[in-house]
Amino acid sequence: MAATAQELANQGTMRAGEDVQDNERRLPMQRLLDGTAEAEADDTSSIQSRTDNPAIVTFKDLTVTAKTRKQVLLKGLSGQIKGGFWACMGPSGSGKSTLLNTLALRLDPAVSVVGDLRLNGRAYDNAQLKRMSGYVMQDDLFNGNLTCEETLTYTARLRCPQDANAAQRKVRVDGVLRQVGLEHARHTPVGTPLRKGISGGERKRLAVAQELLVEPQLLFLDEPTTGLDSVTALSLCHTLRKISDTCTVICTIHQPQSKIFALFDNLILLKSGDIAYQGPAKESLAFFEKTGFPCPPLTNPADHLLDSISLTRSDSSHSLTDMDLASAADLHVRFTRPHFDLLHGADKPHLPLRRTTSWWLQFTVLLERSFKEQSRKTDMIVTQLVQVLVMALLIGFAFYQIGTDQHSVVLRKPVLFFCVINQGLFSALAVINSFPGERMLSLRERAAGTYYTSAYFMAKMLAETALQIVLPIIFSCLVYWIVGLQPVASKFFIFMGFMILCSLGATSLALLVSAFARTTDLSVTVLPFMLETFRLFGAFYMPPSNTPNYFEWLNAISYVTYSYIGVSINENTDLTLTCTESELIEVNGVTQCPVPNGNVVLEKDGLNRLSMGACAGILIFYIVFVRFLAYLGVRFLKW
Ligand SMILES: Nc1ncnc2c1ncn2[C@@H]1O[C@H](COP(=O)(O)OP(=O)(O)OP(=O)(O)O)[C@@H](O)[C@H]1O
Repeated sequence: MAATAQELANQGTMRAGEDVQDNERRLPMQRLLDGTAEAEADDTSSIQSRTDNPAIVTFKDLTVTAKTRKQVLLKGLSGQIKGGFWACMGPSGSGKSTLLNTLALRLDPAVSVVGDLRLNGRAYDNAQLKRMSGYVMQDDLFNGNLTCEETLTYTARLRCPQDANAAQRKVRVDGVLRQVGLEHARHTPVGTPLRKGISGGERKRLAVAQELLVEPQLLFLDEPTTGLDSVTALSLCHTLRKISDTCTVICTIHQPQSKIFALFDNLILLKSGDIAYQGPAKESLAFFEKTGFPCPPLTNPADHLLDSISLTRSDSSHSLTDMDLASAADLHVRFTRPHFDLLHGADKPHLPLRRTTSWWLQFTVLLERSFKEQSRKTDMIVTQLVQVLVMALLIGFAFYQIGTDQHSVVLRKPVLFFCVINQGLFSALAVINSFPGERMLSLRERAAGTYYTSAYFMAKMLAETALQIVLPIIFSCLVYWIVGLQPVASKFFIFMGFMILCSLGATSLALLVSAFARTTDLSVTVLPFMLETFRLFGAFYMPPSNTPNYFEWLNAISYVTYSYIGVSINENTDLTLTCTESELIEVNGVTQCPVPNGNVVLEKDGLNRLSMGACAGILIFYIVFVRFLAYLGVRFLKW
């Protein structure tokens, strides 16, 4: 690039070679080439910091390489960020996000990082950084059913020190709402794709507010103005500038308008993974002018900087004298590889570590939050209720009062099986559709150190289980009596118990699939396949007595098997069947109905190989085990 040190150095060397007598002029080039320039170059004292005692991030010889393609994404960058409002600018693909993520230790496992990173002169790790910094991602994710104030209050309860009381947290939430200019929207829901909530700019402000709750000393923002109109973007940047009075703010930004550019204290300009300029934003234009790229009148400075770094010296209409070139090379060293002290800030006392909240507190707050969210998903709850009512009535009246005659033997099996496979089906589909979005949010919150995965998972399980239990109860109350299964209270409650276990079994499976599948599309494809397989090997189409040996394992892993066998044993035990006189047959000299009782049905289909208690026990184990596997997926898979 025209504006990279190497190119200028090359140009300088050629000219210097033409006149070897001119040592004065040649010196900066030579120093640049032989590597001594950096050590002698000016320091970073010109960096604009309005922050008292700012957090200092230093990076030296930072090289980031994509492991697979061996592509170098950042080419040995060095620099120091301390106080004020910093912008990391550059064309698309220049490495802005890579630099930001590297400094924030949020790197993709597909890249390798070499170099020295220091926070206040000391090497730092994720836990230390998390406790004193905030990170606002480009695409903001929230619980759409909560209001702005609720969102912040829950975050404050999860992230602020545990000993802060409710009144102190409220003061903090109010303060932050004021700071980001969101007071007017405090009671407005964030919004979901189906339900309009706060605007795009307000969402960004809310994302910033969430990070400000913990009073960070460093705030990273990835493209905060993307997707915002110019007025909203400017207003957000004014807010960020104010925040930078007390906290070092560094954001990546693509092509800011001039009013936004004027707000930046310092600038890191990247081109193809290399630093083209770093230093005070105000000095950048003078720097480019001195290197042969004066900003034309009425041009947005940011546009000019981006244009300049994509040009070569020969593209410039501005001719430089040899002296100009020499001083330009010197300037380049100063503004692309400034000298800095890696240990700068090490004399500061250790940064206070934010105290994390206890597991139990996190669990209770997350449980309350999940219940609140669930209760606001009224359309989803009403839809599921209607589905359950309609299905219960359809099944009930299709098999209305089946009685105990011989014909009921043929009807009893399908009605029991249909009740089983119906349980949890709608809830499982709801899980598959909602879980991936929630999971992304949870990944973000966990990356910010908000809570333990186990606290989140347990709270979510418990909140959702409530609905997964209520629906089978309603279903059982209707179906059992309309169909006319055995009118015995204990049998009714056992039937209901199996419906609940079956519903939990189906939703556990849905959770497992969503925890391991990379996308919702994949989950939506895999789950029906598994449900259908478990239905086929659910002891109805192929009773255990007829199942070939090589398929027995499928029977054994199907939750439908245990649910169906459980309700079949419950219903057929102590069931006396009747028949008409014409149906009577003689067996071993005794006149009886062809199928005299339910036990005969159980024996014939091999359904009496397990006891009812064993079926219930296996189902409980199945639910716990599958959910534990899903937890492992959520805990360890980062997609
Ligand atoms: N994990 C990765 N593996 C391979 N290449 C990567 C990886 N991450 C980033 N890159 C590449 O590194 C380059 C810089 O990416 P980066 O996202 O940092 O750019 P950017 O300046 O933030 O761009 P934009 O403004 O478009 O977001 C791009 O060419 C990108 O394709």
